[in-house]
Amino acid sequence: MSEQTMTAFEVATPSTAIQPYLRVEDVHMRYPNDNGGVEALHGVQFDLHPREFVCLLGPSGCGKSTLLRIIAGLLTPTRGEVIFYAPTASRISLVFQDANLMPWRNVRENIALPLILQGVPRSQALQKADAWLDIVGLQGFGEALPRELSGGMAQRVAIARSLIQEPGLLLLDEPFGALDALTREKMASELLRLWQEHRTTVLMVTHSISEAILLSDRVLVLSSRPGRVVLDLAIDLPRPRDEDVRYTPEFGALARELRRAITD
Ligand SMILES: Nc1ncnc2c1ncn2[C@@H]1O[C@H](COP(=O)(O)OP(=O)(O)OP(=O)(O)O)[C@@H](O)[C@H]1O
Repeated sequence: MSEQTMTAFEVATPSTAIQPYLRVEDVHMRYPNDNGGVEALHGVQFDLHPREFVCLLGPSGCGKSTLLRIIAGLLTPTRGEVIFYAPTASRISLVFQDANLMPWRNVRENIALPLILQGVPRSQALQKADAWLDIVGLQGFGEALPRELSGGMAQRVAIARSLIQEPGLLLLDEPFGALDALTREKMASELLRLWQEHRTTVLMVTHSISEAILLSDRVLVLSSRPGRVVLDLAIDLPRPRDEDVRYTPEFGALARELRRAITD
């Protein structure tokens, strides 16, 4: 039986050579309203492979956040489904543009919180949080309260809080959107370093073409609303990458192709 003739539920072992981490299968989303509803997504379909870093680009309002929320299980699509193949798929972590830290807890307590909520003994969770403070370059800030942090530092805490759970899938919704351009570039490089060391599967929404190319194995471009995938572009620049890759002709060619797909 070919894959096309199976129902989505039956596709437990896809025939592709590499088993995907997850498959977004013909996902449609319509938000109800008094005027017949808003169609946010229309037939979105793609695979995400284990340890892949994929960025989602697209015009404002094309349904990128909606798609992330559907994959996270926070929203149910009107049609279609998200199929997980990997055993670790239950551990999904979602990071938003706003760090959403608990204001009355210090940095190490914020980072340790997901483990404490999972029942890990407090001292053990805080010890692990200390290790993550080092990894994200916040040594010496463990006792600081969120209000004492810059936007970039707060976002590093949010990323550490996500990664401490060792998620199988990290979903990032414009995590650097609220930061100034230089901090944003620095954070993108740090995220790249973290991913190169820890290699979790990542799907990240961004509005920045260059950020998407720097970080990704593949970039998916959604059309304007209702969003559907209009380009699935492999970023075959060698890894490890650093900021200098932005100045290569290959980078420029990829940026042009993505820009064309977004503006078309
Ligand atoms: N809860 C909701 N109820 C009704 N409509 C919604 C809801 N959430 C989103 N929408 C609509 O669905 C469409 C897609 O929204 P979404 O936030 O997913 O887009 P986006 O691509 O993430 O946007 P942006 O890039 O501006 O953040 C938009 O037209 C939005 O107004």
